[in-house]
Amino acid sequence: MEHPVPVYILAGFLGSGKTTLLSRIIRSLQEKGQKPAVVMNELGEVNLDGVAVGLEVPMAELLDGCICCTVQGDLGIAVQQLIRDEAPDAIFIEATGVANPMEILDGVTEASLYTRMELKGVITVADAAMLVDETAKASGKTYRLLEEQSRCASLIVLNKTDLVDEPVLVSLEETLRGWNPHGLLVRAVKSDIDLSLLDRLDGSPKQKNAGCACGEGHGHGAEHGHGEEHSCGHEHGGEQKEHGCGCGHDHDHNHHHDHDHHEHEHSGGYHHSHEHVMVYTRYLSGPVDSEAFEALVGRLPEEVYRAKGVLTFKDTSSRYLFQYAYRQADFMKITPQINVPDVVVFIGEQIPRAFLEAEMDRLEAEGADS
Ligand SMILES: Nc1nc2c(ncn2[C@@H]2O[C@H](COP(=O)(O)OP(=O)(O)OP(=O)(O)O)[C@@H](O)[C@H]2O)c(=O)[nH]1
Repeated sequence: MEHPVPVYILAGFLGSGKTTLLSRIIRSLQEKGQKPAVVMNELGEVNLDGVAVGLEVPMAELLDGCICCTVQGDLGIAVQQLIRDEAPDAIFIEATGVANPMEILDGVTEASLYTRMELKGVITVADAAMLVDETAKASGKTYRLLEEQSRCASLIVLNKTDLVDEPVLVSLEETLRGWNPHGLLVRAVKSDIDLSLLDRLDGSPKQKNAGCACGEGHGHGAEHGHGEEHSCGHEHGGEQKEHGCGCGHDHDHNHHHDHDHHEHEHSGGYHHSHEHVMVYTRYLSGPVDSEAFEALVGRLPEEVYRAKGVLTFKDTSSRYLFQYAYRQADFMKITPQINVPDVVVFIGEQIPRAFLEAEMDRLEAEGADS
């Protein structure tokens, strides 16, 4: 009988290193003669991670919505189509950095009802530097989301360890272990992990059903009381809903989501820690000055915790992939294989749109003057 296609979910906060990890995985599988496929999800209107991966790979894009809510229904269809059209050896779903993996499990497991595929697990990439700050605060939406993303991981990659000292890393590992005692935990720089770890993700019964390593062993048909918080920390609110993974979690899809092209506002729902995430997508009409752009990046307010884009700098006439994550900017010269416009996407909580608009207007005006 035909083997089911293994499916992996890549989770982790914005800018933690998911795409970096995905590129490594794809390269490694392709070197072995295998055919991986990818489902990319971006909050903005353009798929810049697809550019960052820069490899020939069958890819489905779910743009301008968060995979765990607005475009969740599309996820199952995207996976199904990839399997039908491309017959891949494995599928990797890269979620937006604000997605809750438990919600994505819904979409994936639903698809497994009508397609031969098997969810192998959730790989969560954690940004060590960011985790230091968030664990010091130990409260707030972002902190809770990081905790949830870690709890449900079958494999946690503690990434960007180059930015944090050893004693702090040890304490971060303790925190992660406290959140998730059963998942595998590895340290990494630039998401460089031993990729054979992926083969171990379906070994344990705890990871078998839902890819959730919270240790409760979510058997199919497991019963949890209403509104309770069981020991893995998942809240079970409202009416129980049996979803594909069989863990009995209520994923609370009754609340209303209101996404438009720039603002992503979510009302209600414990799981949705990204109520106030907003995205500002700015297309550029031409090349801009690199120094002026770098100065703009230096002025970005704290609320902007992630930005990325493709830009043409008039002083070099080259195109660059721009990345900004947790106050670190990075520029990589690129020659895109696919047609991408010059664009910058800013992501953050309650980001000042008018400020960004004015800054970008000025940048473009300067570009036009000279
Ligand atoms: N210093 C440092 N930077 C890293 C490391 N890993 C990744 N980065 C940089 O962090 C930035 C974000 O990396 P990505 O792999 O795009 O992160 P992501 O999680 O896919 O980001 P989103 O798609 O926005 O969610 C890039 O500039 C990377 O080069 C690391 O271990 N150390």
